[in-house]
Amino acid sequence: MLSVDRVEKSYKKGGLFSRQRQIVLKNISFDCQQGECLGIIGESGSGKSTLGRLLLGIEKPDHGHVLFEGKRIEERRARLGNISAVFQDYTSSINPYYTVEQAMMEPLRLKGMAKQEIASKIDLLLYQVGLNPSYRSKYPHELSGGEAQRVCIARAVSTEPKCILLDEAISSLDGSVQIQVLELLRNLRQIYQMAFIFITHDIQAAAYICDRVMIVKDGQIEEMVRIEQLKDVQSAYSRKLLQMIIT
Ligand SMILES: Nc1ncnc2c1ncn2[C@@H]1O[C@H](COP(=O)(O)OP(=O)(O)OP(=O)(O)O)[C@@H](O)[C@H]1O
Repeated sequence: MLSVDRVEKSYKKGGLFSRQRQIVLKNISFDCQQGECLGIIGESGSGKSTLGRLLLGIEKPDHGHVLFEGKRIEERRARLGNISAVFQDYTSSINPYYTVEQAMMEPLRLKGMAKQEIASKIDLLLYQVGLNPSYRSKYPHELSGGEAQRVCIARAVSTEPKCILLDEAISSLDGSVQIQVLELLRNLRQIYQMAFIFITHDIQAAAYICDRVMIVKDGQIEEMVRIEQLKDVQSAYSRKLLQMIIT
């Protein structure tokens, strides 16, 4: 479904006239299958979010390409309705002047859904993310972090894309809320059979939800491992990263 082939990315480094570049991603190749949950884990600065932006087609790689069902992800027709995203910063993900209902309507309207259909879909989505219908009229500032992130997840799921990219989507939430949201994501995946790309520095969260994890170090794939074999990772870096949950 999603195929990444020899992707490289660098950014300009230094002052305005500097010609130096910082290489952020090097020779990244992998596939994500339909319905799979693939974790991307690594330390801060290893290039996870940069890779996420390339997978969403927000930025272009310098070399290599990202294909969604054979089409380049930079093309609108490859992305439209196929891939959506949930980010860490839920507060800036929702327009502060929109009610929950208005925020959730947006993608459904763009998809061309009829007004009445939209209303019942919003009720269903709110129910699926554990919010009652009274939330329709609330503004983002009236929501807790967990509730706001549930709204973002409901919106991402609403058009039933084939893949959702979650970039540190639970990192800003309190511990118990993190578990609730992970549980929610697991349930939604079962309902909609969609693929998740789960970017995190939290290996425990990845182990909870992912089928496979890709361990990234300094912009390169260090190791790709199925979740059942997480304890058998080979490299010293991966072992260090995993130590915290193996104990
Ligand atoms: N738009 C940009 N312009 C210049 N440098 C960038 C840009 N985006 C990222 N970088 C650099 O690329 C490197 C990787 O950043 P990235 O955000 O992808 O890492 P990360 O693994 O997601 O880190 P974190 O877990 O802290 O979010 C960093 O050194 C960062 O400073």
